[in-house]
Amino acid sequence: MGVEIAVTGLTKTFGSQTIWRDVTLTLPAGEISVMLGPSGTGKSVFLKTLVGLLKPDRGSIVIDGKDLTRLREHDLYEVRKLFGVLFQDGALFGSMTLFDNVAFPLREHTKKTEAEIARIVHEKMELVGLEGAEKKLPGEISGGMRKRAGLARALVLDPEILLIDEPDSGLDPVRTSYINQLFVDLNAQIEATFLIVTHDINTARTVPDNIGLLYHRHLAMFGPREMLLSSEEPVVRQFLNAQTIGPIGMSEEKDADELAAESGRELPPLPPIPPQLGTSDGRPRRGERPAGEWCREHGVTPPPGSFQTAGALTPPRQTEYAAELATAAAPGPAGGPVGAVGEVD
Ligand SMILES: Nc1ncnc2c1ncn2[C@@H]1O[C@H](COP(=O)(O)OP(=O)(O)OP(=O)(O)O)[C@@H](O)[C@H]1O
Repeated sequence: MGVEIAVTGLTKTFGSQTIWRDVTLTLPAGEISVMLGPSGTGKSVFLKTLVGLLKPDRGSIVIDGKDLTRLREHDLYEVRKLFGVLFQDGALFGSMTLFDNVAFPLREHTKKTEAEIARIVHEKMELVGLEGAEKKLPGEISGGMRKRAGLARALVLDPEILLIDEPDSGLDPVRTSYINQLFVDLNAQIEATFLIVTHDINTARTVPDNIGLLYHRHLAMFGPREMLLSSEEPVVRQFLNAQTIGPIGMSEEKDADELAAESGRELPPLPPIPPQLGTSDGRPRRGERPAGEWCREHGVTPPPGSFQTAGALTPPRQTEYAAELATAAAPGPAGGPVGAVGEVD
């Protein structure tokens, strides 16, 4: 499961506005990639272009040997079935129950019986931790639950590719941790290719196998997590470490005066690379690589303290933790009284 997406020379404009040009990257099959970038750099436009909702001006998007940008509407419709998309707000129909929302793609795109649909809906609702909430309306549940319902809907057609737009928007840090854990566990289970657009630096630093950064109308960098987290490239370094010193300004690029004022100021050292978030039951994911492997293979010395942050869940600790969770009354990656969808009883 999971297919590679090879993007080459992709350019998108709206009238005279160039959103990004010459974007080239490969999303490896079955791996989790994250796309970052300051607001307005075209991350959502990139997702919509990948799924064929927007047409690029130039370039190709090759999946399974087919270039999406050259397909006729009927063939594009077929390729789109490979995708599941989770939009920012879950994009649920407000007047439908969660059950009907999740069942919607099955009723629209398949000839399955209502009994089969019910089985699949229950299975996916359980997968995202929403069993029992089928009869609720979107307006009656929290933002985190709406995202989970949107995720269940994105999963009903068993996608090979999951595109996720800002899953953490509007969520508190605990719910963000839960949804991140859910993505990692889900990736291990369904092995689809994930692309997550996020502004959350902690998510970007700990969840993905690969990170991309869109900036100033181009792709500044795309590659394995360790490559970007150890990078000294000014834009990458500034963004991934949420610093004010660097080329990125308040609105977009800093002007020459602002940069001159900064020259000579010493950059803070790169923080340690945190361990990657593992699955909650310790099972390895297809895209997972041993900590430090990329740095070792490329002769890069990671910042001191990397991969061993105190209190972090390194894989053996995670297995231990999963066992604790199985017996504890209050499950969740953060432990404590806050559950995935509300307070734990
Ligand atoms: N259909 C459209 N027609 C014209 N311009 C558009 C369209 N969709 C997006 N844009 C423009 O493209 C630019 C990038 O928008 P996009 O929403 O992709 O940015 P983003 O990086 O996802 O931002 P944010 O992080 O704030 O969500 C914006 O200037 C936006 O106004």
